Amino acid sequence: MPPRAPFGRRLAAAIDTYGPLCVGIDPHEELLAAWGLPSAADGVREFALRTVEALRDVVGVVKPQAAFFERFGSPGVAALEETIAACRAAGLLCIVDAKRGDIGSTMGGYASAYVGEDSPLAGDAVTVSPYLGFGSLDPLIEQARATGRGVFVLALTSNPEGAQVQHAREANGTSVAARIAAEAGHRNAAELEAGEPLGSVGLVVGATVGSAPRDLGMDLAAVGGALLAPGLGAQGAGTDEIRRVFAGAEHAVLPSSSREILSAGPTGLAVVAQRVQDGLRDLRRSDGGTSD
Ligand SMILES: O=C(O)c1cc(=O)[nH]c(=O)n1[C@@H]1O[C@H](COP(=O)(O)O)[C@@H](O)[C@H]1O
Repeated sequence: MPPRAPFGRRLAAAIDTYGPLCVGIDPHEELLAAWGLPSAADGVREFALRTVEALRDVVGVVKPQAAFFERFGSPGVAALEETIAACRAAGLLCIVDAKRGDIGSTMGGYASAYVGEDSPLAGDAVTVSPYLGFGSLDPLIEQARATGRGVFVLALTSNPEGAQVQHAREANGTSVAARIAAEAGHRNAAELEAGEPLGSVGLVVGATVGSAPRDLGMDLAAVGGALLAPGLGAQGAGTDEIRRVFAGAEHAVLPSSSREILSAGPTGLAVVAQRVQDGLRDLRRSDGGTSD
């Protein structure tokens, strides 16, 4: 038995309780200044812990972006570890946005770091990059499943440069993005057959990608894992864009927003997050969803 319930089950329960919004914890330089915090490990630590505290009971999921912690070296990494622990204590699911990806044997090392049972850097899920081949991720995916954790695999990223790689097609005409979606779907099949609401292997599909999933032949509804959708807010996407990109798969979408919410400051961010959350509950209702 894994030490905790499977990630997909825990995520589905969090979405049912709070709604689908994930808030990114991205302590940008400008945001630290606007919050009156120093550009130092202590500043990002304070920023992240205040954000976690403010979001308790407003959202079910947060996503600290590792880069903004790592830039301060080991004290910054310690601040990330403290943030992960604070999420656990607050009952928030924590997706560590580290976007790791390497050859399979090295992925075993990343697995120990980000989904290892007792690792201080392990949240509830981690973002990974499949551009060394999807199979290279398997050591991490297997360990994540064994510890009740999840993985979000980049498929169609929110930035315009992503298309150069992700829209490319294999000799048989299959797009890279569709192949990644299909590979994730295979890895979720057993959990879904066992009755889990969502598999442990999610995808990252930007809320800004428009008709690309359809144009590229991706079957998002068949992935069976959650669809993390950054790009909401600061990158220009709103609920309408999400509705269009994820038509037919709305039940699995986890829209994510960082700067739009964090720029409201430590005392205002909960109100903004609640407003965004409320708009997204409507999205689920329009899909016949049950989250009330
Ligand atoms: O994996 C991610 O979270 C991610 C994937 C992607 O395609 N685009 C994307 O913006 N992100 C992350 O989502 C966050 C977006 O932040 P805002 O644009 O401030 O909402 C950043 O931490 C990005 O690194």
